[in-house]
Amino acid sequence: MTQRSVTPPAAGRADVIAQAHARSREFGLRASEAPDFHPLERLALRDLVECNRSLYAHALPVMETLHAQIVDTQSMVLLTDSNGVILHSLGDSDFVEKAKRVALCPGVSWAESDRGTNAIGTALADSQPTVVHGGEHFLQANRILTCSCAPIADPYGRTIGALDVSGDTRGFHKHTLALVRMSAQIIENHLFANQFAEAVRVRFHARSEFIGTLFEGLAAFGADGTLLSANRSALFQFGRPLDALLAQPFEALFGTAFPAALQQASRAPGECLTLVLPSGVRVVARAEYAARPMFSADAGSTRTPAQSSAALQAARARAAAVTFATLDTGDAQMAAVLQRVAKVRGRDIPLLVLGKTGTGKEWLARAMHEESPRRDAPFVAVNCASLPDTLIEAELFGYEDGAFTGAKKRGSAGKIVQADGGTLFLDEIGDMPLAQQVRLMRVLQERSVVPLGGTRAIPVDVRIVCATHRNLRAMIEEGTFREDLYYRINGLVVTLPALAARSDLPVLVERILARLRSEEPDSARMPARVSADVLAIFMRCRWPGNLRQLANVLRTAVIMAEGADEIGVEHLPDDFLHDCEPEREPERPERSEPPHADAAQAEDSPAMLRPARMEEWQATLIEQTLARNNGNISAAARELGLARNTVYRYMRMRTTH
Ligand SMILES: Nc1ncnc2c1ncn2[C@@H]1O[C@H](COP(=O)(O)OP(=O)(O)OP(=O)(O)O)[C@@H](O)[C@H]1O
Repeated sequence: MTQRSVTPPAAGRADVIAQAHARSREFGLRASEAPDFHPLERLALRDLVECNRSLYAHALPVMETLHAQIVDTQSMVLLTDSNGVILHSLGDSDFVEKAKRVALCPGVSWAESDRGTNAIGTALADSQPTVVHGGEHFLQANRILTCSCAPIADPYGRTIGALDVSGDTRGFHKHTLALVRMSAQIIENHLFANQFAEAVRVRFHARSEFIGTLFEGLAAFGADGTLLSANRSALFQFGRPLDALLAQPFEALFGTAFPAALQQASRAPGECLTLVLPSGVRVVARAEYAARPMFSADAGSTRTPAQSSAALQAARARAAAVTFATLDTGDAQMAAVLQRVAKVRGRDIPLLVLGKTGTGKEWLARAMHEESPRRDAPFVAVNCASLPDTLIEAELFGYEDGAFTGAKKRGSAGKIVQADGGTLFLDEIGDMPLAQQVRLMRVLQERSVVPLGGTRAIPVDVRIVCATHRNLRAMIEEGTFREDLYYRINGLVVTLPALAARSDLPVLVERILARLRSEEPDSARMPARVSADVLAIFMRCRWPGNLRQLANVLRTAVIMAEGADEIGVEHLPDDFLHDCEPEREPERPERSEPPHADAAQAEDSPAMLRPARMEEWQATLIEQTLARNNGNISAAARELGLARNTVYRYMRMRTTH
């Protein structure tokens, strides 16, 4: 960046700002109003971050890079959720102090309804990148700012957040908005690649030099060759909105049969194909496959040439299978859940798994499938929350030829039919729209599916496992969940414990590390354990993201610690460490007792602890013993003559006080 100007270009912006001001007045705001300094409480903010975990995780590295480009310009980078609440900020410390004076900090809403015209609120209201400079802000207090913001869309084009650079008006730079837009595009492309990691992804552009850049079009196809989604550039190149393109066959979009394009791509991996868009424009394209096909029912059609060694693939497959034994890691509540689920193992009793996000609901469903006579048939998972309403119906029930505009060729079987003979896992069933609930109810009653646009019923035999973190009973009261469906799906209801309420954290850490190492080609260089300090931090963490968060923290840490004997505190992500600060420790549910609590534990229960110094001394002794035993809880407990749970409890007492 070399050029600076005093104010942003006005062309085309006057209307945007005028309309935003009109909306601000309609919200009843007054320009002289003082900024509201009521951010979300820390725990509520943490939960909000957890709700937006995918956006947050993909945005963080991009924010760092963006910040590096604007460092020392009296500005900061902000990430918000779709409502304009700031999730994360990075900035020059002196400007951060100034920003706090106008409440530009995490946990604060910058929606137009709260703050009037401002780049975040206005970009989200208009769904387009926006600059709001100095006096254009509705609230006088904010007129010290110049802000450039771009909304961020999920892989289905829905706005899920915004990226913003805000700074002192005097530091306005005309290229900032372009930087912000490009950064938002990078985040969107990461989200897209992640969402469709198992699909066939086609990168394309009319000019070959744009392949692999931010400007490339990205389109994802299912195993049946129909379009799952496309990024902004792809839609621009197709010249049509996503709604009009969804479920269109590959051939209608690129003028070549899907299998032929795949074959050509697999014969010469990495080489570009030439395809023709419906407009007649020729594009160069590169097709990418996942090692594992997206739909097990169509495995043959998308299987790729082996990319890694057979041994590594076998190890991966071994590591990937989830069974009851995988899940039984010594927690009494979990053991009780597994015992109940095992009782209905061979029977087609619907299972409803309740539990907070990331507690392992899908893994339980997979284990249930693996342990059932249906194990050789497909396990098909559908996340009802991650699909737009319009797509859920087609995804689940399938559609006949021509059910969608332009879908002339083949229809699609739908996930229910794909799961025939096996297990259908409906995750986040509480998010299923009412209309689809009625259809699902009919399928369960009649054991057959009528695809969209069809008349013929296809018989299906599926075991249903549903999961939700919502309170379905409350939803029934509100009229947002059908009572008859509730009684259909809740044959056996089990609730998975939150990670903070489990007593087997150290064993889980060992198992997750073993699994992660088995997925690495150079596993010998990956540490197989965590240090005692790390375990102590883990014991005091509240884990709002539960097992998923633990697995993610370890996944990053194991890479950071490559070549080291163990994972140390320095290998843990900063954000995670920040979240585990002791002063942020909330009241937490007690960890459960082990099945056979012994006398030593009863004596050592927190309620009966002796005075603080004694407690301090015991905790230190335990920590030293742990360090001597390289963090091995069992060995430390043996050496001290204590039950393992007593060691965990002392560690927790130590780290929370
Ligand atoms: N028993 C387990 N041992 C180790 N890791 C686990 C276990 N269960 C789950 N995980 C980890 O947590 C992640 C999330 O698990 P899963 O998808 O089953 O949770 P979920 O409750 O279905 O989540 P959501 O509510 O968000 O759909 C898994 O991908 C895995 O990495």
